[in-house]
Amino acid sequence: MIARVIVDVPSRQTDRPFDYEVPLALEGWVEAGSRVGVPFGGRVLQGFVVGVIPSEASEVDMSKIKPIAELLDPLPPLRPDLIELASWLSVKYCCTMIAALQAMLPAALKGKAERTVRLSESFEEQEPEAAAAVLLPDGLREWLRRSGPVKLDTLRERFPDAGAYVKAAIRIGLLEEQVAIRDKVSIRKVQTVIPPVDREGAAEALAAWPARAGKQRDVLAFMLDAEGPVPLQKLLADTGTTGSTVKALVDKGWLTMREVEASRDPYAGRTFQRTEPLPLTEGQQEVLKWIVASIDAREPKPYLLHGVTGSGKTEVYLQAIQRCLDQGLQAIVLVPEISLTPQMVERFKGRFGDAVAVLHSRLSTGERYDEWRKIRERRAQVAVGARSAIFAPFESIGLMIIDEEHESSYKQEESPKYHARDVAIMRAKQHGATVVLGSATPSLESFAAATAVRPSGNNGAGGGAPLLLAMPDRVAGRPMPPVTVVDMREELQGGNRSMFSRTLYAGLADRLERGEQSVLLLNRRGYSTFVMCRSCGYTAACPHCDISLTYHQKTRVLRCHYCGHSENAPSACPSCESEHIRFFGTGTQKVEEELAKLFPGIRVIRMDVDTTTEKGSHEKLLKQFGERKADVLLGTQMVAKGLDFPYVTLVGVVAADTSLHLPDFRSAERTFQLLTQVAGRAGRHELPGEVVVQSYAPEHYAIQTAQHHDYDAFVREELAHRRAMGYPPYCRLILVTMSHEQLPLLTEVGDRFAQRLRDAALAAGVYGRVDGTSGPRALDVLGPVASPIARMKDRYRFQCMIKYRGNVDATALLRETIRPFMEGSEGRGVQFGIDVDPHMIL
Ligand SMILES: Nc1ncnc2c1ncn2[C@@H]1O[C@H](COP(=O)(O)OP(=O)(O)OP(=O)(O)O)[C@@H](O)[C@H]1O
Ligand SMILES: [Zn+2]
Ligand SMILES: [Zn+2]
Repeated sequence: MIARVIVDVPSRQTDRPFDYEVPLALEGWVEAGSRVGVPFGGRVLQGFVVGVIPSEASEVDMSKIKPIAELLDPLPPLRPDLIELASWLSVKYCCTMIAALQAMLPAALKGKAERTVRLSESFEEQEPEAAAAVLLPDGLREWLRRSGPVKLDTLRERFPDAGAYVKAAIRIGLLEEQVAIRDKVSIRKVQTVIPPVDREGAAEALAAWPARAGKQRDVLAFMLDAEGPVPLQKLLADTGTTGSTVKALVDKGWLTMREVEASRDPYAGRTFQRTEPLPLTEGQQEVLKWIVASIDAREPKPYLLHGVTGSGKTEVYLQAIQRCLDQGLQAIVLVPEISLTPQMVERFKGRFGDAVAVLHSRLSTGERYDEWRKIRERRAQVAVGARSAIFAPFESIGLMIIDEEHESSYKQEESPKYHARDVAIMRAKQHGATVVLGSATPSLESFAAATAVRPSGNNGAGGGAPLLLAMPDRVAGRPMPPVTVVDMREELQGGNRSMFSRTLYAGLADRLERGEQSVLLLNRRGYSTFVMCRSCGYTAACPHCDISLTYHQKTRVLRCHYCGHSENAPSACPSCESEHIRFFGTGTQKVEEELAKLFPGIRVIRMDVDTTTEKGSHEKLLKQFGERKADVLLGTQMVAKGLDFPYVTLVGVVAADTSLHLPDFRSAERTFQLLTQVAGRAGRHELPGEVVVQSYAPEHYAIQTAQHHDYDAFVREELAHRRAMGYPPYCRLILVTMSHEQLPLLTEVGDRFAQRLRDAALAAGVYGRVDGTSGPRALDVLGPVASPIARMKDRYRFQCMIKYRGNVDATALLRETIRPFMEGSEGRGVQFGIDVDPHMIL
């Protein structure tokens, strides 16, 4: 038997399967999807088996074929459908197969960790043979019982024929796979307090407790009621005491403390209030009807659900998922990383309990792997997660939901530069699944596709335009909040130099008085924390990259975001020696200071990159706000998404248009989306809400249409612009970046590459200008020009933009043309990067 293996070498030259012999001892174990160690160029490298063929079928001379050296996991981590999906990814996004495969797997499966196998508890309870429906090898049970956890290799050597049984048994939980992951977070220890051993004695002592040690009495009473060990943190929080009180009781011998290993399940110990399906509004019913019919039909079908903020999209998702589970199918829900808060998780865990696996990047490697295994071992039927959860290894997916589908975080910015929406549509075809793209502000690409404005031809994964479903009203007839736009130029003329307009000031004062809450958004796109000299205009820039350094107030350090270069902040201007060098700290900090000045005693929670770096801090801040421990939630983009707090009645946008004038064709779209999303946080429950937007360009259509909650008007205007300029969705883009230390060489290679590409397009009969009015089929190559960040890490950067429309196979054309540059000698050391459907134009 021959295994075809993709070897873990991140190079184009080796981007193809290599043939290896499957040794006899591994025959029952290795299959398509297995991860193996293979000899390659004198070393043993990791690789993935993408296919198994009979020895005769190999085109390689048998004498040259080497055997697989080792098997790395008992169960193949990849499923056949995922291998197929990886091929599709590598073609569509011009990436290597190994990059595509690795994008689908949790980090724990990338390194080499020792795997052991042992009996699980349920092994003894069930009839292990009947349950696995595979013959239980003689003696295996006794041997495992005796030896405890055994290494995979030892198991294989002792029971070479047990492959089929072991795999089936792990899948259904009779056997357990364990992995030693070097993962700091996974061995977190917590202090717990053990209740008094002599309960009666403690109770007596309590009755006679001296009155002045009241706190100690409270703690002891609490511990007497406890059924088992209580985490110290919880004890302190619940009794409102400090560690020294508990310590005093420990010293007196009533309590003991012990360090225990904290569970890796980040949601363990948290009880989620079970929720029942809500009776749906008419709008929700109508939408659900379509989705359910589609799930039942098991035809791959995408829907675009355009539901205004607060229209109850989540309840529709929940009931659609229920349908899926009733049919024995699984569901994937994607949520933008940043809104994957406990509030969001709670909604899914509350309805489906342990059937939910949660995947996001704030989990440690070990935690993520545990959640992933829940899916693979069929212990979870619903995966809720950020972008990469779209690769959840389910067997039969019935439904994939992408909430806030317009979010740019669904596009991965490193290779493979995939978009989760396109992956979902492709997976839907494999599984006969329904896709629901939900948003209050759908991306122009999705909206245009759904309304058949599709002059760009093949969309996304190739055809299958989504059907448009709409929920134009909020639940329970609640009104959309009125939006006031304040012209900040007039404020300045009127003598108001503060960053708050009189309207916003009055609104905040009003909320403080009534004990209601406000959300303040500072649009930070295009805003940065930099250093500038007020005398000579000097700005601190990175010596290796053409970009300003970012100022970090906490450490008083200037840092480059691209290469990591850092230096101490200067006290005088390095250029003119003036003292008037100013540090423009994060905008949010300034707003916070101003709030404290204007409203003494105001309680502000600030949420930005500085306050949310620590794991779990984002959640903690939101929880505090939800418990009304603050009057104002102040933050960047983070506060705009998915929050649902009943006492928020005012939303203020401090500076609406910082993102409006960026040299990016999506800047109006992003501004409109941000304003609409943040406005949607107000008045979602009984209390009516209000929104104040401060702007220096109040006449701009993105702001005007956001003011009137008028998505359709925005889209009409924006599409007209895109058509006139020849931008997506009227065409499609591929960005090719090139970099090298030497500018002349880069220029030469860049020009040659662009010319080759033009020639190829010409030969294919598609070369031509692409704008809103050009013909149905054309491809144009713009550039090369210097990238907006013209130098990074001491390398000069150029870029070419490929624009095309109609059914032009642009990626094929590009792949062919770029091959001698990336793999052969033509590139002369220039690094090439390809971004299909780029989101970051800057
Ligand atoms: N059928 C219903 N009956 C009563 N309340 C409902 C119903 N459906 C949803 N709700 C409530 O309405 C509120 C808004 O719903 P939800 O958060 O799902 O809106 P959304 O459409 O996701 O909005 P956004 O895009 O702003 O996140 C929630 O508090 C939810 O519990
Ligand atoms: Zn730098
Ligand atoms: Zn100066």
